[in-house]
Amino acid sequence: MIQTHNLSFQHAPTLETLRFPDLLLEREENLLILGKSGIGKTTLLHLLAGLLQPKTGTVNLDNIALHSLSAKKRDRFVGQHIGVVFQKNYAIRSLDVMQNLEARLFFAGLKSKRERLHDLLEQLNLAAHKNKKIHQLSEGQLQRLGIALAVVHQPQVILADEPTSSLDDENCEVVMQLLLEQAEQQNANLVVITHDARVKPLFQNQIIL
Ligand SMILES: Nc1ncnc2c1ncn2[C@@H]1O[C@H](COP(=O)(O)OP(=O)(O)OP(=O)(O)O)[C@@H](O)[C@H]1O
Repeated sequence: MIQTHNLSFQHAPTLETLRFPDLLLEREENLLILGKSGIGKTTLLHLLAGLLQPKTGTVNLDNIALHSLSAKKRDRFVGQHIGVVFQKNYAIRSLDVMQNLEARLFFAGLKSKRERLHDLLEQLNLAAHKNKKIHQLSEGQLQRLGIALAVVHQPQVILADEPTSSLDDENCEVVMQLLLEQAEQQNANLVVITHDARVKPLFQNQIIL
């Protein structure tokens, strides 16, 4: 369950304060967050992911107040319970696909299970590429690796920042189906931020910032 209350954020003292509506997502509920460019969608996603400290307000994940944890505890908690599909790919370039997944689990303090990693790579159509380094992957494969890295630790919450903005219609559908499937299989909340109108019909729950 994710719940926010009275969230606001200021990027710098001279800049305006961004204020966000309260959110409540029960377990397994998904949410699409829409809004025009610059309104604060990525900022909200980073607040939900515990990557930014709010000016006011709270983010609760299963009744744990994210920002009341010490930085160290929050990093560990976020690393284990939240998965983020970032706009840019943050895979480690010196490692191959499989090693990137193993590293993601290692940094979260979790054990890797070979079988689970193989299943995930199969589902995301990456199994044949598991020993490739990052620079050897196509754009679509990189994008699917971004999803694999966001879900490999079976998080309670999957957050995706504009996952389809640069994709054609066919790949837009593939990526969204993968995200929805992974969220469903893991009983996770999926929160997607976008200004991509093609994604709208896939979500019952939507808010416009
Ligand atoms: N690091 C930063 N420093 C100062 N201002 C920032 C910073 N990051 C974002 N902003 C400003 O905060 C506001 C919200 O930005 P944000 O990236 O959250 O919007 P967005 O809705 O995700 O936009 P887009 O759809 O264009 O990605 C914008 O006015 C932006 O210029």
